[in-house]
Amino acid sequence: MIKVENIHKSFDGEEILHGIDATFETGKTNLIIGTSGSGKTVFLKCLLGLFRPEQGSIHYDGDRYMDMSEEQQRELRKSMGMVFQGSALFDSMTVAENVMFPLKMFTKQKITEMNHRVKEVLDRVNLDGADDKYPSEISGGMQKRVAIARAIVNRPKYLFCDEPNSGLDPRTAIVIDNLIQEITREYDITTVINTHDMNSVLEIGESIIFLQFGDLKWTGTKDEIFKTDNKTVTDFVYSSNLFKKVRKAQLKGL
Ligand SMILES: Nc1ncnc2c1ncn2[C@@H]1O[C@H](COP(=O)(O)OP(=O)(O)OP(=O)(O)O)[C@@H](O)[C@H]1O
Repeated sequence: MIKVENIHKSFDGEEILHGIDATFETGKTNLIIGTSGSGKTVFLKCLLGLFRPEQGSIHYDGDRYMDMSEEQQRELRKSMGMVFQGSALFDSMTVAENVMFPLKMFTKQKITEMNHRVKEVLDRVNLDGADDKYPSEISGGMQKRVAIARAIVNRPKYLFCDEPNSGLDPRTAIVIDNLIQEITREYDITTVINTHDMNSVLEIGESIIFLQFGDLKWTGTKDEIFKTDNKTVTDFVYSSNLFKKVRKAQLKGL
């Protein structure tokens, strides 16, 4: 579980996050949604330890980041996996080499051990047989699977995904969402996903926080989001035709 208390983050004297409190539970897909420029990426980078908030604290399974030694912070970083927007694969490396990269960086495993683990995670994301291909030779959906395999290869306790669906067709996007959710449950990971995708909210929004202009405006689940009378949230979600259609069907009792 990740618990965030009163996080403030500024750049050049301009405050971007104005005191965010949130809890991200283990074994669940925790979504961060909100308007463009509301601070979602800045917040995700604070959770990753890439940005240091000026105020507030972040607890990772009870351990407060600010109280950790440098060694403990390094260990914590090793226990984090990241799926970047656009996958961010190394073009000059094969699929297997991309997935092996964190093992080479962070472990002292023998090559046979690493090969075994790479095969295991590629099988898990249904990519067996693609080991020797280069990113340019596979589809966008397959690239996302490689990115997920790379993010979980070191058995992370925390998985962060920045817009994991961007650039994918709706059907592939749902498959990727479901894969992230399955992996989260199977390996009991604390997963935090930054998303614009209303399909993802409906599909895997087990826990959602809504940010606007650096403030936390709402927290709830995919079912509760339909019942809320918080106007800021309803204005945002019902700008999506998908939400309008689902709500209409719900009201008709379909
Ligand atoms: N490194 C930085 N230095 C200065 N300002 C920054 C930095 N990173 C982000 N910002 C500012 O913080 C604000 C929030 O940006 P952020 O990228 O977190 O928004 P977002 O909610 O992720 O938006 P989007 O959904 O469009 O990706 C923006 O005004 C942005 O210009």
